[in-house]
Amino acid sequence: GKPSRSPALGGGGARSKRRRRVQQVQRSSALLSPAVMYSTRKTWDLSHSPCLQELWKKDASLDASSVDLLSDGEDDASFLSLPTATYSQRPSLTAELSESNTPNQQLLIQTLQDKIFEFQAHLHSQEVSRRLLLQLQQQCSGVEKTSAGAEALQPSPSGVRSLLSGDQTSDPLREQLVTRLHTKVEELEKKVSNQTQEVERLRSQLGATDLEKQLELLLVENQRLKKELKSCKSTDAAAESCSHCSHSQEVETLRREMFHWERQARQREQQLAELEKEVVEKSSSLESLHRQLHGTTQQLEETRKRQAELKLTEGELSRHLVTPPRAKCVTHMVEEEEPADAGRAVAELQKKNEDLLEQLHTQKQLQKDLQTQLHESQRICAQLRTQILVYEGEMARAQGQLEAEMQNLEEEKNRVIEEAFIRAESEMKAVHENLAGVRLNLLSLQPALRTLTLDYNLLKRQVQDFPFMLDQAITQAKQEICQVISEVSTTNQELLRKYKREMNLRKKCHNELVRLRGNIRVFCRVRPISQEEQDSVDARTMLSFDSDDDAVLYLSNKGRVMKFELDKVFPPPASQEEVFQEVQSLVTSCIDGFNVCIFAYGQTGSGKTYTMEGIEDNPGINQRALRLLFSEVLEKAPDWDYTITVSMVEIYNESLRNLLGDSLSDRLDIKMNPDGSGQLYVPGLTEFTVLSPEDINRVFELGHMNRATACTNLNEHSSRSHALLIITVSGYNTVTGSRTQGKLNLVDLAGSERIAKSGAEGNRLREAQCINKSLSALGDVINALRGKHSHVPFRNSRLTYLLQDSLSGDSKTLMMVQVSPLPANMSESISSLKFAQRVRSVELSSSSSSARRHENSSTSSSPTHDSVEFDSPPVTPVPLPISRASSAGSTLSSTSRTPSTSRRRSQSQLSTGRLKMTA
Ligand SMILES: Nc1ncnc2c1ncn2[C@@H]1O[C@H](COP(=O)(O)OP(=O)(O)OP(=O)(O)O)[C@@H](O)[C@H]1O
Repeated sequence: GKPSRSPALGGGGARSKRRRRVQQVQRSSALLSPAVMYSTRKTWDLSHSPCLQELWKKDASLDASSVDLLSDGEDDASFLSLPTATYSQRPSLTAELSESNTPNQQLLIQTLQDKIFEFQAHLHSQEVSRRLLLQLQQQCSGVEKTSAGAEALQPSPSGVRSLLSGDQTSDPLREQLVTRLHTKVEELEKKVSNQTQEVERLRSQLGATDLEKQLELLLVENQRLKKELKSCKSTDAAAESCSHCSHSQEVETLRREMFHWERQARQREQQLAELEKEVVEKSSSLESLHRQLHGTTQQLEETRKRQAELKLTEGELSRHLVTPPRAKCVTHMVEEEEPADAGRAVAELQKKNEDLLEQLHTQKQLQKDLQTQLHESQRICAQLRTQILVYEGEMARAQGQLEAEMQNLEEEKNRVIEEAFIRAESEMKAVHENLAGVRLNLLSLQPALRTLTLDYNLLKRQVQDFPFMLDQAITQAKQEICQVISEVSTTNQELLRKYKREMNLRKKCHNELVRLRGNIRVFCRVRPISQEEQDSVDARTMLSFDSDDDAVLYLSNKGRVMKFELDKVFPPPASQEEVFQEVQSLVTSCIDGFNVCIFAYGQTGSGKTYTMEGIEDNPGINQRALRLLFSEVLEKAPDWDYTITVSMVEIYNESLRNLLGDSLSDRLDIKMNPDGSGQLYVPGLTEFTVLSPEDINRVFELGHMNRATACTNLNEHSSRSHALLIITVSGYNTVTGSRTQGKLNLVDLAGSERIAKSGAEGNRLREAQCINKSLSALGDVINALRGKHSHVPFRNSRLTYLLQDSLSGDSKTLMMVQVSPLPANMSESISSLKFAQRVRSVELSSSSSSARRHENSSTSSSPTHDSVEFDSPPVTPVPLPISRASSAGSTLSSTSRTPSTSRRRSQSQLSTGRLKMTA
């Protein structure tokens, strides 16, 4: 309980011993690694750490110099921010306590502070030990890397052991050192566990106010360490990105170890917090004890004062008791002197004496009580002192443990810092290596960069020049395009000119060909003998053919063979298609603006309708011609825009019927066009504009239906009437603007049998007369044309009048003479063939134009019949030409062509009432 017994940290013996030990460890580590990282920074010098128990024993006093023991220069102070202020506060705190507390209490507090200090020192030493261990691990890992990589890199102590076991032969000294270090580590671990247990124990016993401050400091330090850890983690995370880093495993192990130590540190923190709480409680109990002691001491002082007073009072009383004779003497004297008052005075004195005796009794009683209290206080004081001594001992122990714990924590903190530093150094090294690599790359990239820069500048210039170049190129391209366009235009014009010339040439050639062939061509088709005819009548064929010449037909009649030379002879097996093949050139010439007439001539039942109309599944010339026109027109599009119109007319008994009209009873008439053009037209004639092959079918159906409803027997009616399909093809050249118009007249003539043979009467006779009239008129017209007569009797029949345009000029005429092979029809067949032969020798000539003009000048619209003999055979036999060559020659010699312009003018004289209908 003496102030002089205050323990101090200035004990040099323990300090020097610890310093020697730490220096020894440092020397060992320096031995292991000559180029240790400590060359770059100072580390903790634990030689200043005091051993508090020794200090306690040596009763060393705390002086100012001991405060600096934990700080080893500026660097360490800055490196480890554990403030020296904590220690520097100790003297003043002790001084304050020493002023207000009893020496025992001061001693107790001092002991606790010392224990805390020792705990911190212990933490520090633990930190240093861990740092040394870390160094060893690093060295071992370095050795592992160089030893052919036999074992995995393990920075843990076990890894160190395994490494050292493989390196024993090379360095015994190192082995000893490592063994020592292992022992040291184990000792430290044991120490840590002991300290932990001790701290646990102290937690329930001790408390100190300074511990709070220490704890705060430790908390601050811990926070700082956490920050460093975080920064290290972030650095580690950055380093993790480098997957090929050889230290990744080591870093991972270190990280795990760091987490372990962090967890331990947190546990220690909790322990410290609990200890702090207990210290606070103990402090409060101490204070209450202090107050209690103080009160007891004051009571003691008062008791002593009262004892002294009591003693004085007793002395006085004893004196008073000793001096009664004097009082009596006084009383006597008083009585003697003043006998009246003396008795009163004595009474007073006696009363006073009694009071004093009473007071004395009270004081004695009080003295007894106080003595009892004093004894009690002394007893309590002794108890308290004993308790304080016990507490002091416990606190000393706890403080020592706390200090050891704090030292451990300090060491651990330093170790963690050192680890972070080592890691940072290794990372720095890696970064430097990377930097060197990057520099090398930069050096290698510089030429490429220069090249790229040059390229970039070049490209930049090109880009800058590009708009100008583009403008130039566009201008040049425009000029070239304009030039090409002008050239193309010129070429086009030239081509167009050539095209026109070629077209004209083609037409001329075609005309020449037609002229050479003859404008009137005559084909003959022999129908086959039907199955019924073969069964019922004489089915012998009277006709024969020349296999070498398809233009010759032989007819044997009564032992005499007649030879007929025509343009083409189709034997019975000839198909519709074969027939049309020979016809289609005439059909297409219609597109070029020629007027064409195709007649089917022959006796009843010779196959005229079959050839022209055909049957449903095997159409004749009419349908095929229209389909061909469509396909040709489509081929010429879009340069040519064609319109195809169709009209169907029936001539029965010299009357015209509109087969596509609504009313068949209306009779049509052929009139001169009132516009003064001199052209003929048929008012009320229906024209259908056909736009597709389907329209053709509809037109034929309509015409056929109208024709059938107009008669009771269609076969008979068709034999006695002419059926005309008039197809007009109007073309417009969208390029040249030229126009053409051609007309194709497809005529299925009535039967040509002679009236005498038919034996008709009445209406039938009238029908036959009309038929004969028209056929005779046709023969006369053709004859006149052949003979180049100045007068061509077109008006002698409605048929020739209607076909005037298509029979004159450079029009083309095809006469398809149909014959029956049966002997029964021999006479008619001969008649028909003779007619065909005669027609074939006729050549259309320009001379007809004058005649046509002459006829057109006539105002009469009805045909004349002056050249028709009704009772004569329909066809006047004419001398047959010897050969086609002679005929052609005569044609050549006698032909003078009508210019195409005049032909154009003569076209379409047959105009209609402009009733255009679209089917
Ligand atoms: N080349 C042919 N092949 C097969 N059959 C044919 C051929 N020519 C005509 N016929 C057949 O002969 C018959 C009479 O033919 P078609 O009616 O065409 O004669 P036509 O001369 O038109 O008679 P009409 O003057 O009475 O109209 C029909 O049954 C027809 O099918």
